[in-house]
Amino acid sequence: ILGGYEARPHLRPYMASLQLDGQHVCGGFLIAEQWVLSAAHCTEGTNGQLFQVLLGAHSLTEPEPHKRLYRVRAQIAHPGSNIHNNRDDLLLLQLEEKAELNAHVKVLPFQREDRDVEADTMCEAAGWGTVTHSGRRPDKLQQVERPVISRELCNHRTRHDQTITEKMMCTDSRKKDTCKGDSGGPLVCNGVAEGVVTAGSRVCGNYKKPAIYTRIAPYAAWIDGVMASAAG
Ligand SMILES: NCc1cccc(NC(=O)c2cccc3[nH]c(C(N)=O)cc23)c1
Repeated sequence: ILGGYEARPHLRPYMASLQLDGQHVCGGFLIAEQWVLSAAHCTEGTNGQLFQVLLGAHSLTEPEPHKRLYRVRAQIAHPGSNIHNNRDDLLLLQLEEKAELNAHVKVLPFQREDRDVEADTMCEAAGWGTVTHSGRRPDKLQQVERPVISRELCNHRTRHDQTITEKMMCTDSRKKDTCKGDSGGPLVCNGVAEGVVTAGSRVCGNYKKPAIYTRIAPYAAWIDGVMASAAG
């Protein structure tokens, strides 16, 4: 997160850190007791290695009550996701067991009504992604408030030039923005997860490249289907 600040500890008990060999790679969030939603691009370069999912954390390194690392039983990328574009950039992770829910570990509801969030709506992104252009990584969860911008503005030829589909949304990226390692985290508007951070053009903090999110509502049926088929 660029231009943000340290989150109030455990005020976002749905936040997950997707890790490989104890290293934070991407964000994610708890959508059900045994399921975390993140971004398919996060599996790039992991050559099929399964993540471990850290829940209940504020600091990535310090011991904290209710902080717990979960093994992953299955990782399901959306069938439409690919490395060449940002379409269908969603990843479902089934934990080896149901997460123990408590004050520090909670499920975040996601938007099921497929309607655009109005431009200028203030939303929040959080993550352990880089906090400087030089790539400094924070130990503690960061957050930033960003206004939604219209798809029309986001698709302007000087911005993302017609690549933003109706299954994506954008926020202003002037100075304050999501960045490397924030991918997979939720964009929360009025307490509901409306989007999932995607790296998009990978640029951070440049107003000419607004932040891109995969809207969740269009994928509610896919998400429900995967969770139902793996249940039991
Ligand atoms: N503000 C939009 C936004 C949101 C989330 C992430 C990012 N930027 C990256 O993720 C990124 C940036 C730079 C080099 C990178 N290399 C890789 C990689 N996977 O090798 C990713 C990146 C940008």
